[in-house]
Amino acid sequence: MSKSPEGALRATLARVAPGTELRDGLERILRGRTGALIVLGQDKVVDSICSGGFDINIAFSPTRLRELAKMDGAIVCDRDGSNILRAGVQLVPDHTIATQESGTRHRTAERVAIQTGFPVVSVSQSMHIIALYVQGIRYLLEGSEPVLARGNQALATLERYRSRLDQVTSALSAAEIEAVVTVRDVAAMLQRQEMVRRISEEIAQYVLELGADGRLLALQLDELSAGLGPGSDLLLKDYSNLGREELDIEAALKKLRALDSTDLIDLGKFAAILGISPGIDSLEAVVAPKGHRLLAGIKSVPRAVADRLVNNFGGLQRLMAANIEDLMAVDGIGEQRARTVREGLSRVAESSLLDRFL
Ligand SMILES: Nc1ncnc2c1ncn2[C@@H]1O[C@H](COP(=O)(O)OP(=O)(O)OP(=O)(O)O)[C@@H](O)[C@H]1O
Repeated sequence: MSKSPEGALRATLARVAPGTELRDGLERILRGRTGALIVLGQDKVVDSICSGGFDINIAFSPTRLRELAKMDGAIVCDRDGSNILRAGVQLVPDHTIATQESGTRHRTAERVAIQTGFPVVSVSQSMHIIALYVQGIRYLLEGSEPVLARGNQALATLERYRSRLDQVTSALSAAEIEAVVTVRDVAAMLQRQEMVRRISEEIAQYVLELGADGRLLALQLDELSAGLGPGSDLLLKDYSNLGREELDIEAALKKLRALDSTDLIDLGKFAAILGISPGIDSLEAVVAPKGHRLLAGIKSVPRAVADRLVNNFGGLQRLMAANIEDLMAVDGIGEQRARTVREGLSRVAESSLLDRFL
């Protein structure tokens, strides 16, 4: 099981989303006012902590799950949830595994999930809730309405963030063409890209959780994500030489993902990721891009060719000044491709300047 806990949670959310047979079964148990303890997977570790009960090995169906949940004990399903393997089982997980839960059903669920690595679902009879236990995470399943409400709110935020990102993107492109980019412009774009990425990821999780009820939200998310352009990796690559040492792009992306919500509104944190020391180096310093991001905007230029162009010309300004012959001097660039690059760059230049002045 190589998935991160968050990845495993997302996969489990998809398995129990509205519209799935498993969710139907869980809802029936909830409506029937009984409880349940269900392990979603079986292997030697699961077998070793199962005591009593009986092997049943039948195809999964919501009504069977509901009927079996009326009995005391836990239910074990196979990994993909297509069969119910055992029922009426007493689970005896390692009691030294720390748990925050109080009731025995929930304590058991949390420990079994940690010990086996398989997701465990508990339906609480007294609290009338469905909880997922995935590795160390506890996640309460809600009905679709509150999740949809949060999803729609997040969608409105994404719309605002997206429009701001579009503004800073065209401002940066125009500044790159005119060679007047400041550290502030780059940090602002990095910040806006990260804000859009985070809220999009949040909505994607709601979509997963909503299953069949999330279709509209998914369509709207797709629409608002269309034409987003190159990601933060290319922006970082463009400005990887601002600090004292060449930036390690993977490490910088990790730092970006690790920023907390208060860091997210501090431009200095983004400048620091670029290798700039806020307070020592000026955010107003003029810097030059290598050209990766704008080259990525020219559809027919593959990444490897773009890298070669950047390496040869050493920066966007020299690339913009290159004529067809200069471009053809680069290894692997024939006349056709040289023209595509030349025309592509001219188009990018014209459209960014138009965006700026219209
Ligand atoms: N270790 C276990 N293995 C299998 N089933 C268990 C285990 N612990 C509890 N259960 C099941 O959970 C039921 C409820 O137990 P208990 O009331 O102690 O837990 P609880 O956490 O308070 O549950 P609820 O929130 O549903 O009221 C038991 O009757 C049994 O069916």
